[in-house]
Amino acid sequence: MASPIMPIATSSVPTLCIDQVSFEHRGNRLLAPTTLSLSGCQRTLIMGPNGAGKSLLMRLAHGLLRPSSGQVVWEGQTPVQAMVFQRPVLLRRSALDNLTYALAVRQVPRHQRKALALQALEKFGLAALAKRPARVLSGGEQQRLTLARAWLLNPQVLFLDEPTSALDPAAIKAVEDAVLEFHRSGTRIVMTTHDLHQARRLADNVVFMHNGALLEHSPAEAFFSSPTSSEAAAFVRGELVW
Ligand SMILES: Nc1ncnc2c1ncn2[C@@H]1O[C@H](COP(=O)(O)OP(=O)(O)OP(=O)(O)O)[C@@H](O)[C@H]1O
Repeated sequence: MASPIMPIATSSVPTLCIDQVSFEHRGNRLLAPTTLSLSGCQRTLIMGPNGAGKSLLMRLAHGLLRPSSGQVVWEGQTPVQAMVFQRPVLLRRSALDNLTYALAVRQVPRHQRKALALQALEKFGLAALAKRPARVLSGGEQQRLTLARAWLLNPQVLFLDEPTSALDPAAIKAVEDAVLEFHRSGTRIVMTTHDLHQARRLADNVVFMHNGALLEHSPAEAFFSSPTSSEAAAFVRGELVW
């Protein structure tokens, strides 16, 4: 097995084809048939108001939900994927043990686990907190710990669902720096956010959703300078859209 913290070759990230994917729950259509293709090592930011279907689309893409119709297809081999959630999901163990456990699940040999976990803690500025119970860490520290755990998986694709919505500016900066670090190492980023400034800082391309439908998918510059739908235009102007 390759070392979990070896960088990945960019070209190895397979294209994600979301083909006419819809999602219904108890007879309610929550996501209209949606087609989207993501290729290369890009940073895609999914934006839109509350309830637009951003998380749904991401969970369908990551395979956490099954589409009601259509299909999610990876061209070539299904890549190694990780997902970071708005509220960190951590075990009732120390920060270090959360990471060694993730390595054990990945069947990394026992004698390598601690050193790799400590390297990841160091990388994400958490070395001093290695022995602290993960669940007493601050929100920002917990989110960095989930990123450190994702780093150990060496993902080709990293999904992040509003990872900074509960964080203060310094913690947001730390998470954004980590996202950029993943991207530099060859990981495709797919992330939801409400924060226009954050999207401007991070996006190569933007997916805009509204009322359970994908309205636009454009390069970031085009999206922010000349969005094509009236809903996206209002959103970019900072108006209240719902
Ligand atoms: N697994 C699910 N089962 C049933 N309904 C769901 C499921 N996931 C989401 N929904 C519903 O689908 C709609 C869209 O939810 P989603 O979480 O995708 O919105 P969102 O754009 O991410 O919003 P927010 O910005 O508030 O997180 C909501 O009405 C939500 O209640």
